[in-house]
Amino acid sequence: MRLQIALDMVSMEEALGMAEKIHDIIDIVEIGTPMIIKYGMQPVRCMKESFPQLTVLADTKIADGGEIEARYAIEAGADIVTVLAAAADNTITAAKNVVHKAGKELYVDLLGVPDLIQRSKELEAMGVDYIGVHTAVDVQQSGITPFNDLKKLSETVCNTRIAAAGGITQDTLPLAMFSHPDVIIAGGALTTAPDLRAAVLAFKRRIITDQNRL
Ligand SMILES: O=C(CO)[C@H](O)[C@H](O)COP(=O)(O)O
Repeated sequence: MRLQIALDMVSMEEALGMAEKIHDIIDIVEIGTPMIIKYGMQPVRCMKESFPQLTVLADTKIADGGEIEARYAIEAGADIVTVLAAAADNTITAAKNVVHKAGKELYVDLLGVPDLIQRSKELEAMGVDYIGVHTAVDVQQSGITPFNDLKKLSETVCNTRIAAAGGITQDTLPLAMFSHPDVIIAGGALTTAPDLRAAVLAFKRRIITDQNRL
């Protein structure tokens, strides 16, 4: 299982400073949607140039214009590009074609999709690389978590890597482990920690402990 850190509410300088502290212990660094809205593709470009060995995910959450928007992210150096599952099949396929042509990967975010099971089957048939469940930040405040959706997703797809995001902390992590996700995404739980490196190491230790227990 890989750990992805989501850098959402930070400046470009803070993002690079954070990566400097943890680039050797993190699997994937996500340039979050708020950063992309604020700075465009510049943080993706800077992150990849500064840490070429790091897998950089551009959380573009593409909803339309799959070909052009995925191309912008790929040209900036993204290794993984995200598209919304709620987008049209044409959009997802167009993004997938651009990303795969460059030898990179497409992540589809199930955010807001009512029939997760049906849509996941369709996405798997489309040949995307990752499907992720996601409890939106604005919904997390109501106490909702992504773990039930993750269980459903794990029971639905067989040949596509699965991921979970949305307020995951070191304490709630065991609830995800039963579903054996390929990627766990954590944002605020890590980026607001007083000691980022210690928090990432503790998170990783927790993953290993829980994996060994299962
Ligand atoms: O994509 C996102 C918001 O749309 C976040 O990056 C994702 O939810 C992870 O952050 P957090 O752990 O703080 O919820």
